[in-house]
Amino acid sequence: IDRERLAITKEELYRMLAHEDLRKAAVLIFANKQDMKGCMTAAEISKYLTLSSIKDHPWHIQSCCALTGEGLCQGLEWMTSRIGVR
Ligand SMILES: Nc1nc2c(ncn2[C@@H]2O[C@H](COP(=O)(O)OP(=O)(O)OP(=O)(O)O)[C@@H](O)[C@H]2O)c(=O)[nH]1
Repeated sequence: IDRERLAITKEELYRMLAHEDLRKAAVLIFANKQDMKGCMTAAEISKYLTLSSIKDHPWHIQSCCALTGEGLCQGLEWMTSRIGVR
């Protein structure tokens, strides 16, 4: 996530979560480009987006690198593990 765009990302995230149609949605956030020097870690992104304040949706943040595929399976595994939970 671009640092400059993180504020917009945050706004959009909470706008989406407030939408009635997404009442039962689980939220999976990929912290991509973890191979890049100076990238924000998943913990930093999580803190900025105040994910711990999200109580009405299950959420998960997964660090990943789309170029190598690292972390992608773990993220999707979390999502598939949610199926049938609600
Ligand atoms: N180093 C690195 N580059 C990546 C990774 N994921 C995507 N990219 C590169 O980032 C560029 C933008 O990718 P897009 O698929 O256009 O993504 P986007 O969301 O439209 O744009 P960005 O917000 O800039 O990522 C491409 O050149 C990708 O190859 C990653 O995990 N590591």
